[in-house]
Amino acid sequence: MSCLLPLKRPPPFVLWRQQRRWMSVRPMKESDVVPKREKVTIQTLQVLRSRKEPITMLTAYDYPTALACSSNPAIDITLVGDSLAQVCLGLKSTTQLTLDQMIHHATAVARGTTHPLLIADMPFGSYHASVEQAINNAVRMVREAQVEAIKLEGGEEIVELVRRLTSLGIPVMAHIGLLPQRHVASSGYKVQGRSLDAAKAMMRTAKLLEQAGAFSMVVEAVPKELGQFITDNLSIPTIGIGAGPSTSGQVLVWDDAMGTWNGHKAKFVRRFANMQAIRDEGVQNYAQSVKDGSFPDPQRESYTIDKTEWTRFLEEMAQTK
Ligand SMILES: Nc1nc(=O)c2c([nH]1)NC[C@@H]1CN(c3ccc(C(=O)N[C@@H](CCC(=O)O)C(=O)O)cc3)CN21
Ligand SMILES: CC(C)C(=O)C(=O)O
Ligand SMILES: [Mg+2]
Repeated sequence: MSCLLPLKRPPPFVLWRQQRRWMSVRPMKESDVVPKREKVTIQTLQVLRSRKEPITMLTAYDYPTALACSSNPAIDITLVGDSLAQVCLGLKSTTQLTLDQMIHHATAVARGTTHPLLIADMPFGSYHASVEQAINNAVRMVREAQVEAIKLEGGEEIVELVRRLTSLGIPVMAHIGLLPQRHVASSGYKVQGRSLDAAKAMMRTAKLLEQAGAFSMVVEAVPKELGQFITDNLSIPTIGIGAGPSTSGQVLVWDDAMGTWNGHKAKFVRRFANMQAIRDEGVQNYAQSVKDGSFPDPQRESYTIDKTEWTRFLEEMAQTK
């Protein structure tokens, strides 16, 4: 059994080791996760919408990105998007992401999330087989990963599910327009709602999802005119991604916005930072310093031992040889 409180005072060497270990595995400080603002609620989003103050949503996939979203009071929502399949796990499609993988990541994001409303995508296949199974899986997301709401891609076919989840107190964000989980069925990632019929069908779907109780709706890759029309004809906030400037809010994938994603760059992406350049520079500086022997510095970045202790150590070692 490991002993947290040794009965006898340990020899100095042991104490030193314990202190080092303690410092290197120090649990996160409370100050790492101090809320920058009052918790964002569904009601807060309604207020922002009615004031026409744009809602900001960013994705996060782990503890550090969650802390980054929470570090800025102007971020309203943190989304654990199933885009994590591609940008974080290197998979080809979001359809490969499992519920267990999503819960694993969302749990880490929850640990670093303070004021933003925390939402996660239900992965492909986790809400398809039946309403019962979808409810069980949504409950797992809330209970195990501590997400506050879930997001579901789909139209009329998920209306009943949205109604059930909402009635049980699990808030649902709908997702219409381009549905990445159906990229094979739609023959690729394509802009949606570009014809009279498609636009009419999308507006109808949006209304049905709102009536079923969705508290908000992502609208992805639609003409800006349709993004505005849907926004103006719903009473819940819309969050656009490639849906023009008139939705109630905007969302981007973390790696697209921060410039760390090397894959396809959709038209709607803007890079707000070049983290890749900074990252590559850091890797280069580190590797070069190790290679040229300038890291670590023997004074500033190394430990010392008392001279007499070291002399005795060498003497004793020589004897045991
Ligand atoms: N890095 C990343 N960013 C995302 O926004 C994102 C993911 N990954 N993975 C999951 C889904 C997939 N998404 C995508 C993927 C591709 C396009 C895309 O290529 N769109 C074309 C439209 C072409 C057309 O219809 O004419 C584009 O050029 O913008 C859009 C959204 C959005 N999500
Ligand atoms: C881009 C957002 C809306 C998303 O669904 C994701 O990141 O998976
Ligand atoms: Mg998604």
